[in-house]
Amino acid sequence: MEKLIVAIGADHAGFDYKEMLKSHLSGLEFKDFGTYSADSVDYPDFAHPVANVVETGEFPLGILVCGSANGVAITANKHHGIRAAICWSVEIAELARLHNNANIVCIPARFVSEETAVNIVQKFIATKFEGGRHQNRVAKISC
Ligand SMILES: O=C(CO)[C@H](O)[C@H](O)[C@H](O)COP(=O)(O)O
Repeated sequence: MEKLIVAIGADHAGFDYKEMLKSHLSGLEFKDFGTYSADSVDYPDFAHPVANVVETGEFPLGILVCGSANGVAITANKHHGIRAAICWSVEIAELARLHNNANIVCIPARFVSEETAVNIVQKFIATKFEGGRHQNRVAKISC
């Protein structure tokens, strides 16, 4: 089976988790949009590039990591067609796909364990949008 290529990015607070996710998630390939060290940076510089390539359809899904996940989620959600969900548990990640058709998972590296972060991403990638009653709701998000 062809490997799914996912866009991934982080600020300095998410850098270690980004590297860990890349090495722990077999079956996925990543295009890494940075940051590339733990030096302090500004999260929009990495959230916008990931959101851009998901917005254009070049990548089906994205992963963003920062300290709380708020900064990257707020930034990514400025993009048309982006539904970036802050996920702190596997159940939330599953619901973000099933009900919200989220296309970027935002992980709060300072508030979840590495193991939970891996499980969140695996569930997010593996879960499909449920459609049905959620279809109209998701369609109404865009303004
Ligand atoms: O954007 C954030 C909060 O909304 C992220 O959590 C950042 O990673 C965080 O603000 C970085 O904080 P730092 O004190 O500059 O390391």
